[in-house]
Amino acid sequence: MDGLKLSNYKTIEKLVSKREGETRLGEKISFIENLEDISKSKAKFVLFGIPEDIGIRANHGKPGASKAWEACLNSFLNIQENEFTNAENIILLGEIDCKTEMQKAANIDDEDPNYYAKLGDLVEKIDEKVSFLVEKIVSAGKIPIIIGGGHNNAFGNIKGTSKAIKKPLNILNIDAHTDLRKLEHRHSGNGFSFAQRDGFLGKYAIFGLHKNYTPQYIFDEIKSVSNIKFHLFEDLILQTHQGKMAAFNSQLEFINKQPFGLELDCDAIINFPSSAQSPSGFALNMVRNFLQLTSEEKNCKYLHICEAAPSSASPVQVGKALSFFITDFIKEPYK
Ligand SMILES: N=CN[C@@H](CCC(=O)O)C(=O)O
Repeated sequence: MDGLKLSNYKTIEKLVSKREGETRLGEKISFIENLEDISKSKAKFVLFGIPEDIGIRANHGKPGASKAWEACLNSFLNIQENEFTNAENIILLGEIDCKTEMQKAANIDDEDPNYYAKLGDLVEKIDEKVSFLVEKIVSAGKIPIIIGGGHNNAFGNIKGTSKAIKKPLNILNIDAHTDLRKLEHRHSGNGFSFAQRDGFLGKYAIFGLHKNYTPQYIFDEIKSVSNIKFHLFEDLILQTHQGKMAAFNSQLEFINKQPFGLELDCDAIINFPSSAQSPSGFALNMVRNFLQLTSEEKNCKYLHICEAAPSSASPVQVGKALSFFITDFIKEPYK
């Protein structure tokens, strides 16, 4: 496939720190030589990255998410391979090639009156690559684990999965924002609006929405339709751990009778280095619980983790956090 850089052991070997007597996940993870071989693999999960932050810039946001995939890989490939991690159940596919779009984005003058629209055109190019790849993976009966990148990539994920299952896809989005902004140029704040417009989005559950960052026109919309259910973060603050889990469960139950995708925007996590970093949000371990709970769902078709921006903080911490999220989602039952 054009626009996809496949990984193999040679491309990642230098990232793996070997140690005698131990096996690192990077030493056992699976690869494929050709996209068409996906269905031949016994692995259930297919991991790939989208190293771009054009959609975030097109949404007036803080860049840096293009570095999340690299941070993730550096950490993920070095976790221990043991009875819990089960590396052979994961194909490390590679990354969407965003180099051309990233270079073109860097060459647009930010004084250009069409600066944001031009970034939006580049986002559309990435949308095409993402939706094509996700459709291929889901059609092969595998579960993509997608590391962004901006939340603009939700559109490609939803479109690709919806085309694979031939019906609108339900979504559970752990996020401080709805990303239901206006249908203007494409950006990280309107992926769900475009998915809805094009008939790819079924029921939409938003968990952890921040009152302060949701425009009134979006509240008016989400309160007036029956396919959207939201839980405000402010209503969860005083809840116990069990209360928050019960609230999350009620969101799951809203969407889990049909195939659904799980979206995690890292700006929902307190103080997490992300494009819209916030001093208020879910504890990281709480989010790990949400992922563990969702991993048991038979109808879950993909996981997308986005908007982590390691540039302004320790990439190691971000890489470790993303790795915890992935392993929580693919965990083997305790033996
Ligand atoms: N995906 C993020 N969407 C947010 C971004 C907010 C921000 O960058 O400050 C939104 O559009 O509201």
